Amino acid sequence: MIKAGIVGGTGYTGVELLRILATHPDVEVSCITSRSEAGMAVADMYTNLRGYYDLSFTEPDVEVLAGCDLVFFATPHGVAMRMAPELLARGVRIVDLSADFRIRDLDVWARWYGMPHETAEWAAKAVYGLPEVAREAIRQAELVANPGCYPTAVQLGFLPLLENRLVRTGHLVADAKSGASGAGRQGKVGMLHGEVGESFKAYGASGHRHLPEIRQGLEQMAAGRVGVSFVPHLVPMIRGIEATLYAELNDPADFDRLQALYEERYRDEPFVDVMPFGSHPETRSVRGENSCRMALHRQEDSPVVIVTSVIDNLVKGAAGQAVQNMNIMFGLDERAGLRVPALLP
Ligand SMILES: NC(=O)C1=CN([C@@H]2O[C@H](COP(=O)(O)OP(=O)(O)OC[C@H]3O[C@@H](n4cnc5c(N)ncnc54)[C@H](OP(=O)(O)O)[C@@H]3O)[C@@H](O)[C@H]2O)C=CC1
Ligand SMILES: CC(=O)N[C@@H](CCC(=O)OP(=O)(O)O)C(=O)O
Repeated sequence: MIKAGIVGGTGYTGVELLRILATHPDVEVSCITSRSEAGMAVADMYTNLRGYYDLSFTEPDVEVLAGCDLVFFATPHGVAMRMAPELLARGVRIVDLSADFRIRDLDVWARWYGMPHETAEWAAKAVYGLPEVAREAIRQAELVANPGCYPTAVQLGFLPLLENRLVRTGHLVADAKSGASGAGRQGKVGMLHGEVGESFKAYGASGHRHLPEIRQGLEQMAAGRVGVSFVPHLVPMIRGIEATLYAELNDPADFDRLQALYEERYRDEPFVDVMPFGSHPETRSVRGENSCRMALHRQEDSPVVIVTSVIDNLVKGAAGQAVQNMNIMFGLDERAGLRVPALLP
């Protein structure tokens, strides 16, 4: 059995890791941390986990975490970059769900995250863990930077277009919406039901921290400069991200082969589902599931291809993708622990 630790076990992504790992055949969670709830039994705090874990939250302690084979960081930005190096030096592999190791250019990272980066060495060694793009590198990685939630939905939607150089890359558009769990579990007035319910708004329209992450990924796919406008929105639901993506084809005649191209690109991907042309994937179809479900659209004879892409922000956008990365790192069946269909209705 692989011994896993979770730093930040009381947050939404931490408890989602626990939910997924509860039935994973090859993993035992041996350590889970919370500073505020140290001493409390996991099953007392999260009653859905009663009967699955005989484990209590503990203060984060490197000595204890060093006994794990792999540690997940489900912590706010800035925590993993300080704690991970010592664990890595002691041979523990890491999947970081925060953004600490996602951005290659550390000046860009410091600008968007408002603090200097503290470990250039590990930032350079980290592998950006989007399995559909970097599976081989993830296999060997000591440190995986788990992609952000919006960046996962956006990058997977654009990937076949960019890899095949089919679209103009000067001005892609990503119009994305998220449920409130994307903001985490800490109390914030803007996330109260009374503020989010019966309302809908854009935020971060003049620049969200996921913009440089999305641009970095798209530029790698396109092997060149990419311009992208990304605007997130907050919708009155708990889980889910929907991204509607727009790109202009270099040659509109390529429309005829796009559906087949997407189906072929993702045919062997266990967690990407290309729906029939013109379908409208819904967030509820991936609720609790580690999938990105997408569909292609065209309006009359426009040269613009529209891709609609949905994920569960806590699963394919965070904890599920983190477990997928762990499975790849340890040579397990990539689907282990993740073969759970979405909750409907
Ligand atoms: N929510 C989402 O949809 C997604 C979140 N993420 C990222 O995953 C990470 C976790 O997110 P989420 O679960 O929503 O966050 P939460 O705010 O819900 O939880 C954060 C967790 O980290 C712990 N923590 C906070 N500060 C520290 C610290 N200094 N040292 C150790 N532990 C600490 C908290 O427990 P305690 O304070 O008791 O120690 C808590 O358990 C974030 O970086 C987030 O951006 C990524 C993709 C999607
Ligand atoms: C609704 C909401 O607030 N969403 C969060 C994004 C989710 C998240 O935690 O971002 P990472 O994937 O980078 O960790 C936000 O806009 O900051």
